[in-house]
Amino acid sequence: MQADVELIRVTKRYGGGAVAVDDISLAIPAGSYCCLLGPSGCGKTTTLRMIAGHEEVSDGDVLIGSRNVTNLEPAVRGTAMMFQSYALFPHLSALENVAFGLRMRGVARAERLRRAQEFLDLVQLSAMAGRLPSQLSGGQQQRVALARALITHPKVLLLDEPLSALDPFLRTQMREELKRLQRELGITFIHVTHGQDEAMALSDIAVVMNGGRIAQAAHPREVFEKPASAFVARFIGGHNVLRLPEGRFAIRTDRCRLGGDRLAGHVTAIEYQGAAVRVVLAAQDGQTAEAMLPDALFHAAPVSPGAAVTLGWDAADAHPLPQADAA
Ligand SMILES: Nc1ncnc2c1ncn2[C@@H]1O[C@H](COP(=O)(O)OP(=O)(O)OP(=O)(O)O)[C@@H](O)[C@H]1O
Repeated sequence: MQADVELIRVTKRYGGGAVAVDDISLAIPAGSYCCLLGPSGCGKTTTLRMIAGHEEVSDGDVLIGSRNVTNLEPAVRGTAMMFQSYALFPHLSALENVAFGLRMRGVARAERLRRAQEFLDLVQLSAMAGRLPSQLSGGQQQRVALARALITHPKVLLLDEPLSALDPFLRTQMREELKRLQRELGITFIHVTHGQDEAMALSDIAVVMNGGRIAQAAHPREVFEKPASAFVARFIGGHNVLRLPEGRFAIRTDRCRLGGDRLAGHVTAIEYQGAAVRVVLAAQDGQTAEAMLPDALFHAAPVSPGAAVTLGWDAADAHPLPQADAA
């Protein structure tokens, strides 16, 4: 598939020589949902801002729709950006806030408002058109911000931690909404997040960053099933990273069971999680591991902290890792 957004050996050095993004290359296919994730300071926001044109590229090229936009102004790149703080105008109604993007482009008032109404419909907020931002909930304000970003018909929508200010329930709801919109509109979304769950749920391509570099870029299922490094396995969660006589491996915690002969130790913690029970184990060789057991299985033969146990898994579930992480 044709790449919609392409980064070619992009580097960002801030004043003082600090390298925030270090020679990254990435091709995001047209019409896909891409999540950039990684620990704080790994360069996600800087990458997004370079795509938007809000940050200058130190080295390398940014292509959008096969056009080199590296030195173009943000307004002519065909992107729109939605920020974490929705940045709505407090004195304008929801409808006028959405219409604002068109006012900047010289569209006449009646036409602006008609089209703004269409985009409020799209984000299911028609009933709130006349309200001021202060009269809307966080989730509703966010829908207004989303409609305002989409009304300019961007080819690429850039979202900087759009869900982080919402409570967990609203976050899941908005996550579904974002995915629905992306599918319906068929445009490329690039979404910066701290949340592994969010990236798993949303992305066609999950880009895991670490220290200004890309540690892995792939479909989230591939990232989960075949983490490229110990860093990725640990960051994405749900894996034990273990040194065994045969090398270093990532083993999914839900594929581990009590019993077996692969690792011996004692239980240090038990955590009830509803459908599953998390059993944490300190191995005799000093490593820590855990097993995520289905609740029925655990309760059929429960163990307590302090109990001597062994951990087992099928050989096919041990995913080999490089001995040392490149990123
Ligand atoms: N204007 C700036 N001047 C100097 N250094 C900066 C500037 N902006 C960011 N940095 C540094 O660049 C690195 C990457 O920052 P960036 O904001 O891209 O990370 P991030 O992954 O988005 O982090 P977070 O998840 O905390 O938002 C960090 O080390 C940061 O301190």
